[in-house]
Amino acid sequence: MCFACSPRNPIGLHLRFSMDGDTCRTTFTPREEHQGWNGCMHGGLISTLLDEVMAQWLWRQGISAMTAEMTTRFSRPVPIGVPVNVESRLVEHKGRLWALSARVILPDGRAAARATAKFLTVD
Ligand SMILES: CCCCCCCCCCCC(=O)SCCNC(=O)CCNC(=O)[C@H](O)C(C)(C)COP(=O)(O)OP(=O)(O)OC[C@H]1O[C@@H](n2cnc3c(N)ncnc32)[C@H](O)[C@@H]1OP(=O)(O)O
Repeated sequence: MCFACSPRNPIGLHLRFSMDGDTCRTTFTPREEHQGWNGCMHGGLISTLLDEVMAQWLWRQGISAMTAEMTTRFSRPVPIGVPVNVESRLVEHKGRLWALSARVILPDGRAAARATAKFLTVD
């Protein structure tokens, strides 16, 4: 019952994903219970959006992989009640190691957060 994507998780984010060419996408509107700093989405949950959209890129290609490393840059606050687009792309693949990047994009097109991550395939 994934916290990020399961429709059955009562406290989950209920994210739904789609592939658009080589990009995996989702949207999310943070609510008050997702706050960290007043009026802004919690950074840990922003990281969850980024982690999940990269993991889903892999899962949608039939690749079972877990996050081994992730770096996030928070550039702008994500306001509560404002819908954001979240997208990921493959950067590099070598053996079991997959490098991806992701962004959280505000309605005006500016990136609020960016991440890069390494995933390792698992059996
Ligand atoms: C239905 C739809 C559902 C869709 C469901 C979608 C769910 C998505 C969930 C979101 C994604 C997550 O949050 S996943 C949850 C968060 N992540 C985790 O809990 C992962 C915890 N870590 C682990 O379990 C493990 O460390 C693994 C599996 C990642 C790797 O362990 P391992 O398989 O034993 O591999 P290991 O020997 O350590 O490493 C293999 C090789 O990779 C190298 N290596 C290891 N880490 C790195 C690294 N960060 N950067 C470079 N290289 C690395 C090692 O040096 C080694 O090189 P060499 O010696 O071979 O040269």
